[in-house]
Amino acid sequence: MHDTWTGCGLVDPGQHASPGTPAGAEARAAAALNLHRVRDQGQSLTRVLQQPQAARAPADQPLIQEMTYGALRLLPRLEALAGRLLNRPVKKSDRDLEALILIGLYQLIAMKIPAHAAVSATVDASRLLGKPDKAPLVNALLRRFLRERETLLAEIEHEPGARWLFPDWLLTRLRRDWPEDWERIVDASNARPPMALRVNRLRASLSDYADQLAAAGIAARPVPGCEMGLILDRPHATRDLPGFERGLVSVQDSGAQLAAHWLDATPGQRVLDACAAPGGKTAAILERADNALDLIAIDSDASRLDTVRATLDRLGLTASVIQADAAAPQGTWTERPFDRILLDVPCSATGVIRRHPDIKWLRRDRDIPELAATQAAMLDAIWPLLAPGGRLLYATCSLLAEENHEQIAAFLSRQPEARERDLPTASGQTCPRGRQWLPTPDGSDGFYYAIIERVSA
Ligand SMILES: C[S@@+](CC[C@H](N)C(=O)[O-])C[C@H]1O[C@@H](n2cnc3c(N)ncnc32)[C@H](O)[C@@H]1O
Repeated sequence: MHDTWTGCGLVDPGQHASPGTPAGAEARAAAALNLHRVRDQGQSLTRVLQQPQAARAPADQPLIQEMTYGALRLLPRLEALAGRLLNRPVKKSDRDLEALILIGLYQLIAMKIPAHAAVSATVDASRLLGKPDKAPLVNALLRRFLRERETLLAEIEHEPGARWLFPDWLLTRLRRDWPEDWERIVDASNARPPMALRVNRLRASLSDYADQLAAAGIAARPVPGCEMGLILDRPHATRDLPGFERGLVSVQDSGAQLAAHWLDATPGQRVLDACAAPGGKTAAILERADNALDLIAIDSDASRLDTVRATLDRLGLTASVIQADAAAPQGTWTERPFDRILLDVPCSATGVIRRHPDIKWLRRDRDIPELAATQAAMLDAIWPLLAPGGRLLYATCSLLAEENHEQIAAFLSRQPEARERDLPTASGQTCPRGRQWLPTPDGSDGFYYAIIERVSA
């Protein structure tokens, strides 16, 4: 059930707005409530931003998103500063106000907004949260930060949380799994991601579409090793992309685009996409094979399957889209074996933290073994559906060994008909099994792929 601004004890910022409300106060209040919902109520940022209230002022959206995403990226740094500025912990009922203070601090340390404008709009936002009595406190705290800025920033510099902006458990795992690379991973995960596109080869060539982008004033460059990929110099709304609604192009990270390449489905083959929603890889697989596959796209989440259908419609692609459980496959679609199976399992999503910074604060260490057990169950349940000589591509957007090469090593050891096929070494990192792409500033998100073929025992 979707919550509402008022139904969960939160106040609709618009409810307290008056004609005299200064510009930008509503955006600060909305960002504070977004942050509060993630930080204190454990809601995912995707869900928070889908709520109709989050989109109440379309013109404010870029600013609201910048403050919400930015504050989640820098959260421990902002919390360390707020902790020094507040004399005592805030009451539970004032956690929304604390979120607003964090949003205020984010503007002052990371945004190019004149300090006086940031402070005044944030102070006014406390009224929109229904807490006008707290406006002097917010004002005093933010002004004190401006006066003591250098000292306060120097004080928190050496706190590990404020330096790395990662939870301890995840830093520990990354240090263990990537002793040479963990610092680069963390820095890339805390940066803003690039925006990558996949051109629909059934409707345009890469160079034609690059020309259309140039004509629209959008700078883009091809992605090495990614047949239909373009990276934009800066993000744009999809409504600004030429022919987006006509299915010329999709937004998809360059690492995600590799799945279609490694799966290598060719026209006429029977293909299973076993965790398909929202459908980015399904569409890439179909485009690469001229939309001439017998492709079954399953997912356990019915509402996410609606997105798969809408994506296929927009791109002019054809598949059977079925709600089903990959850990217990049943139904007529299981009766004939598949030449190709993509198993893009639910995972920690630690490779895409730069796109979903809430993952750092919502995920727990204890989730990882649970996810790994689910992934193993899916591998075991889906494997019998693969035809002899067929290929299964296991994929995650995780950086963690337990979900990736350790998972595949364990699968290979319990399945005598499974053989790993090497992935080319031109990109990605070598692992004991499969290959890992790490998040890089101008390149892909973090992805893991392993190709497994079925031989006769
Ligand atoms: C990593 S996402 C897939 C992303 C998708 N392949 C794409 O590229 O757009 C994992 C998906 O697995 C689905 N899922 C989770 N448990 C499942 C299950 N038991 N059976 C089928 N799908 C499941 C989730 O609903 C989610 O859509």
